[in-house]
Amino acid sequence: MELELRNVSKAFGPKIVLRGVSLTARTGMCVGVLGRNGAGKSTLFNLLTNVLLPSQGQLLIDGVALGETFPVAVKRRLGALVNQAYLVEELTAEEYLQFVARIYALPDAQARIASLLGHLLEDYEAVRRKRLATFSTGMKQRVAIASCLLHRPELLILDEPFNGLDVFAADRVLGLLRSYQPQALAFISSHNLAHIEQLATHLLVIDENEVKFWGTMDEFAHGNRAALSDALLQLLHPATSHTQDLTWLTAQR
Ligand SMILES: Nc1ncnc2c1ncn2[C@@H]1O[C@H](COP(=O)(O)OP(=O)(O)OP(=O)(O)O)[C@@H](O)[C@H]1O
Repeated sequence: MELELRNVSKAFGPKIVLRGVSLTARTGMCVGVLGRNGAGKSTLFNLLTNVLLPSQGQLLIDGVALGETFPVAVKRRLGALVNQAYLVEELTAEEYLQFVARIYALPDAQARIASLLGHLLEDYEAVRRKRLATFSTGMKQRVAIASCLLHRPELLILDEPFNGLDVFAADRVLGLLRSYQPQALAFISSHNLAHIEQLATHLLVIDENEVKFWGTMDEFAHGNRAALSDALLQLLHPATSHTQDLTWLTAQR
């Protein structure tokens, strides 16, 4: 799979929130998407998943331009977690994944579901008959991640997949994504640089609604992944903020 973004921009009314994004990425690449709050990352993920339409520019898969609505054949190749994870909370985790499996007409769904949920939920046996409405935030996030991987997508779009995950779950998801990496082209955002450092082969840094860096992780961090945060701070100047008087908060009682 090869995905190309050709001069993609997005505006809401007069406000341009993403300007002139161009890149080509292919299977085996894991693109870490970084940038400060409000930079335009989620907007990009929404464009990649057809939740939003570009105001300008084109998305192409394997050289073919995607129209206003992605063809079903393309959607079948896509696994995505964007915005708030959407789960049918009246169902159990297993029932929900069976529902997802039916959408994709998966042949060996039950085996896939049991192994994925068993891997991502340590206490799967204890919770398998419980409705998702009774799950904690992190448990729901694990089920949402499982639902993205169930059909072995070739294009994996994960906006803040580590949100709400405890350290053990994050480790399991990291391991899973690392082993899946050769099978897919992935775009993953996280404000936790340690996760990006462990996963990304490439980085896309967005700031002030523009691409500030697009290239390999080694180019960005000069071969030293541990220096990712320093390199990012150098690239993105801190936002100017007026000094506020907060002594009302910090003064001794
Ligand atoms: N529906 C909308 N209408 C108008 N402006 C919007 C809309 N959605 C997003 N924006 C604006 O677009 C800009 C980029 O938002 P976006 O959610 O893509 O940022 P982000 O990089 O994902 O931020 P964060 O790290 O906080 O999640 C922001 O200025 C935001 O206010």
